[in-house]
Amino acid sequence: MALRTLGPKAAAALDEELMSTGAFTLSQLMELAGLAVAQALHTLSPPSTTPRVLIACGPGNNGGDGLVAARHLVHFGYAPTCYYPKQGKHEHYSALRAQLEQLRVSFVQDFPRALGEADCVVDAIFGFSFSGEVREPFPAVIRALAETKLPVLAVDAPSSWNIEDGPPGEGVGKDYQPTALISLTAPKPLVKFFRGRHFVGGRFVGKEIAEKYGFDLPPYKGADQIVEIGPTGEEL
Ligand SMILES: NC(=O)C1=CN([C@@H]2O[C@H](COP(=O)(O)OP(=O)(O)OC[C@H]3O[C@@H](n4cnc5c(N)ncnc54)[C@H](O)[C@@H]3O)[C@@H](O)[C@H]2O)[C@H](O)CC1
Ligand SMILES: [K+]
Repeated sequence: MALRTLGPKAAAALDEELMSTGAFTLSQLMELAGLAVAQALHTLSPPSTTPRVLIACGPGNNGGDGLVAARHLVHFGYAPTCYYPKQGKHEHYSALRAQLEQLRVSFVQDFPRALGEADCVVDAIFGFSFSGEVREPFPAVIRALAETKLPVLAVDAPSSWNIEDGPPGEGVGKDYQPTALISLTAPKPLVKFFRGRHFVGGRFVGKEIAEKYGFDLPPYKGADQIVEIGPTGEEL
């Protein structure tokens, strides 16, 4: 039986609950999410074969997950580069950026050039709060991700896809199918349109919360932060 999915409204409400009655801070959740992203990339595309990882970060928390992942990836033996053209206002983002700068991670402006010098890519542009058509400066970035032959790991959603309805019928993102997806907390409805390798991560909710929000906890093993699941929700 496939894992039940979490729609965009429920995902935002769950986030809100975790950070109010749940007593979590955003940094704690993002740290666990970013660690799971880094582990998924390590499974998909290890640093021995693909050391140069380009991390495309958007302005919201999906981008924040990308910045956290970049820090863990340094410690896992990768040489990350970040493309982060629209930094969010929250001081949290400047702290994450400063941590990366101290690790000598470079922040680049020219996405096509950076892609040409990378071995693999993390798409941390938009997650469950994306809606409408992709606005500047991201259309060219999404088009480049759709065309690249490099392995691409999308965080929570392939950026530009509608969270409920999947890839847009036309325009930017129409032909975008990343190599892999890591769903955070639970898969979003768009997974039914996704054909690559699928991981679930973000191991921070218990059974009671999962039941309340109507999704399933994936079959995590031991101390792993991620689990790769097949089309029927089973561990691979
Ligand atoms: N509970 C969890 O699983 C956690 C998940 N996390 C990650 O957070 C994102 C959701 O973050 P949020 O800040 O709500 O939004 P996004 O990052 O998806 O995007 C918002 C950002 O993007 C801009 N935007 C929206 N639509 C467009 C558009 N059409 N064109 C251009 N820009 C757009 C918007 O203005 C905002 O600036 C979730 O997916 C996870 O990845 C957390 O880390 C914590 C726990
Ligand atoms: K994404």
